[in-house]
Amino acid sequence: KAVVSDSLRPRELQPTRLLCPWDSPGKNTGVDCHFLLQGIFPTQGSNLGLLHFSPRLCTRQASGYPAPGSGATIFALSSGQGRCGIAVIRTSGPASGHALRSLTAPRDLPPARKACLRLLSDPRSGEPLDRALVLWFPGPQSFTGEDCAEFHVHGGPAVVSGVLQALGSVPGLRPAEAGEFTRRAFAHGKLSLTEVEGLADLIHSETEAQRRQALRQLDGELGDLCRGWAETLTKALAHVEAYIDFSEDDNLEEGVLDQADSEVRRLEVALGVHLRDARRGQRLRSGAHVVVAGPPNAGKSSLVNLLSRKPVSIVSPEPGTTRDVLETPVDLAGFPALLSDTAGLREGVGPVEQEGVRRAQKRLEQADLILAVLDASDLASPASCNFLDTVVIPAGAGNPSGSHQRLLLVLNKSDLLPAGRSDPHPDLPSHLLLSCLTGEGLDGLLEALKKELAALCGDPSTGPLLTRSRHQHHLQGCLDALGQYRQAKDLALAAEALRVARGHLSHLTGGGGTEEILDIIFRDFCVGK
Ligand SMILES: Nc1nc2c(ncn2[C@@H]2O[C@H](COP(=O)(O)OP(=O)(O)OP(=O)(O)O)[C@@H](O)[C@H]2O)c(=O)[nH]1
Ligand SMILES: [K+]
Ligand SMILES: [Mg+2]
Repeated sequence: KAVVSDSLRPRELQPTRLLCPWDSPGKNTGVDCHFLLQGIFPTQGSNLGLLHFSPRLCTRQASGYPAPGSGATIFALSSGQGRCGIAVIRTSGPASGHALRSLTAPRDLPPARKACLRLLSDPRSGEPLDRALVLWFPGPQSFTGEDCAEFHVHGGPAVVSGVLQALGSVPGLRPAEAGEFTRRAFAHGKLSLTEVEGLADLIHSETEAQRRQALRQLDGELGDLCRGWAETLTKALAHVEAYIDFSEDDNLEEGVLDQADSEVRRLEVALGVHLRDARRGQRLRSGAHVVVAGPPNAGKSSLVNLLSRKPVSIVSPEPGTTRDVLETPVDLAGFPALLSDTAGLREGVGPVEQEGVRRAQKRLEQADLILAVLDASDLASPASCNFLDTVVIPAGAGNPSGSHQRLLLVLNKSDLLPAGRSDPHPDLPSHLLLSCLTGEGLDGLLEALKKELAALCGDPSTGPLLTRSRHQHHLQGCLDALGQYRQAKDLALAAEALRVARGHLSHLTGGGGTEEILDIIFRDFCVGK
């Protein structure tokens, strides 16, 4: 409950100074409040004033984590290293305007956010450096929230180093640390934590699906989802706290607690759905584990080389060629995957190959997707039959719902089959025909892989995914706390459980202060009206 100084009149709209909620009114301590005061509702027979202020009305709330060394003005080359057409150098901090003026003297600052062509010269010697596009972004409307400048220079290494050295000579400027621009954007509330992660992923994304997911996360979808959940919790908490504080006044609407209960239950269901999905976003970020397995000489290594478009593994007519597990990251039909080639599975071999078989089996257990390869012209061999019985049929090929591991059965060397027969193996579990030699059937295999990987990784265009184990950890923590809420013996414990739950969500959104509770109390119902 915040206390307002006497000088304020009810419903006056103005930025103001608030007394700290945790201090007694008599003490002259206070905080300068940058929020717009929306209204004061005097309670009957008491001089306690209650406020409604909304930080969201002004700007986004700062994250509350100040960036280290935030007083300095930083500069860095923001485009890639090396020779290129255009290189972008930017600065952030209070001396940005001064730096821009120093390098473009005698001209004035360009108009905000408009590209202007300027001659850049070294402020110490006056020596011309380059003719460049410059941009001026006065804070807070900039990427970092601070004053920023951008120099789009010609991308030769000598130009870039000349401009960087010139900037370094301007008083108050220093080279930026890795990630410092983003760190400042986060500190100034320009990006939430999940958006920062999305930005990092976008910069590192290598496949189309990864790029789509990162862009959606940068757009704040995951953060928005969590913020929606956090708001539900804040509301429930506000209801429970209001009940604790004001229930004797008989001024509260009926059913306040029931409403909180049903909101919590709905939230538990939503969290459960997303947690069941949790591995998918992580797979999309770091790649699904696709393991190629089968009996010796089926053509596993040939397939790995075909899919990765490079000679990763040794191919030879000798059975038992591959011994170690060979891993290679690949882009499979737009999805990232870690493709593993393994030793052919068979019994009764020497100790080295036996170790290879052991490693292959271990890797099979960790697979998200098994690419099971058999020689279509050699299905009756003991090794083929054994592989079908021990790996393919238990994994439930053609019946993926029965197993957590997915499996695609590929019959390789179709070129060796007599021509003209439609499906030579109708009694086998559902399968694809392929020839690594001729490439026939590869398109069909890629199509099938795309479907399997979409199921494994989730489709980033249908909804936000949890991309890191950190997200999963906090959602689980939130869900656990909600379980404690339901079992809580009294209201104080119930409120505490909600606070813990909300704390977990705030790790994903970056917000969640006590102001929000006040905000919701008065938006939803007016206590003591
Ligand atoms: N005719 C034909 N031969 C193939 C095909 N794919 C692979 N081969 C041949 O089959 C032999 C075995 O191929 P690999 O790729 O080494 O087989 P593997 O399953 O990795 O064998 P191991 O590592 O020893 O278990 C090689 O001689 C390949 O050239 C195919 O589609 N058609
Ligand atoms: K071989
Ligand atoms: Mg091999």
